[in-house]
Amino acid sequence: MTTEIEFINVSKTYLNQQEVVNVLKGVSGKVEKGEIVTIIGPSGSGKSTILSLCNLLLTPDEGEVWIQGKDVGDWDIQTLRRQVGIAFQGAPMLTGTVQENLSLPKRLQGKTLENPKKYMEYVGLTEDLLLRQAKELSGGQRQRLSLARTLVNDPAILLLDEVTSALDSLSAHEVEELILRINRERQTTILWVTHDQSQAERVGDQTWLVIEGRIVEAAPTKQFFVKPKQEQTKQFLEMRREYK
Ligand SMILES: Nc1ncnc2c1ncn2[C@@H]1O[C@H](COP(=O)(O)OP(=O)(O)OP(=O)(O)O)[C@@H](O)[C@H]1O
Repeated sequence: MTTEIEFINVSKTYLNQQEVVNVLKGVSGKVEKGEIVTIIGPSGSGKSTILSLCNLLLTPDEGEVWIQGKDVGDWDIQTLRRQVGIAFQGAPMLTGTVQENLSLPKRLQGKTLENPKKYMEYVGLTEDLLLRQAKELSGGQRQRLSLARTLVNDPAILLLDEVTSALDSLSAHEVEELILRINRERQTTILWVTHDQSQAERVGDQTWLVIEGRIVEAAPTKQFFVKPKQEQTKQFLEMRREYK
């Protein structure tokens, strides 16, 4: 097995209105090549911050983040961001056509996108949409486009932040299936933040529970949901089930 992502005792603080907030407190964990790690936890616990450290949207204050055996700080940032794609809730798009949005990663490199239809087809969008304004697409179509756009760089790693939470259940299911296909066919390593426990259970190989900036439990997904070891995990899962 090859380790694609490794967090070694990572801490991160933010300054919030003069107050120092410890958002991550000694996070350690490994993600192996081709694995899907689902990250769950309460709102504000630090899940998105963990993702942001993997493509240098943020840097750790303490500890190290390694991507493909190299400290993130030693990567050329453009190369890193091609290797590590990211998609967000709501799939934000630039003003412009679908084609312009899709080819953005190439345009940023001063190149043109050779075969836009290939990417549209891969994510299940019809080619006649290429000339439409991206902002006119439905939520599900926009998320597919956002995934297609990350695929243009052929990333080895995908960071997903609540990518289905703004979608109706059918679109969410379709986007989930698409991501699983990307993982299967391209051996893409995926770090997937979701508040949807059943999704985390369906799609994960490993699951991490983050509470107040710490990984309180990291385990193979099946074991995590069926036989969690930590009391905090049991309580968290129980609370969510009751809430549902
Ligand atoms: N740029 C920032 N400046 C200051 N504080 C921030 C910043 N980004 C995040 N935070 C704070 O850091 C904490 C963790 O945020 P983060 O977005 O990582 O949590 P999360 O678990 O992903 O939350 P959610 O599930 O609500 O998206 C929160 O208290 C948040 O307010």
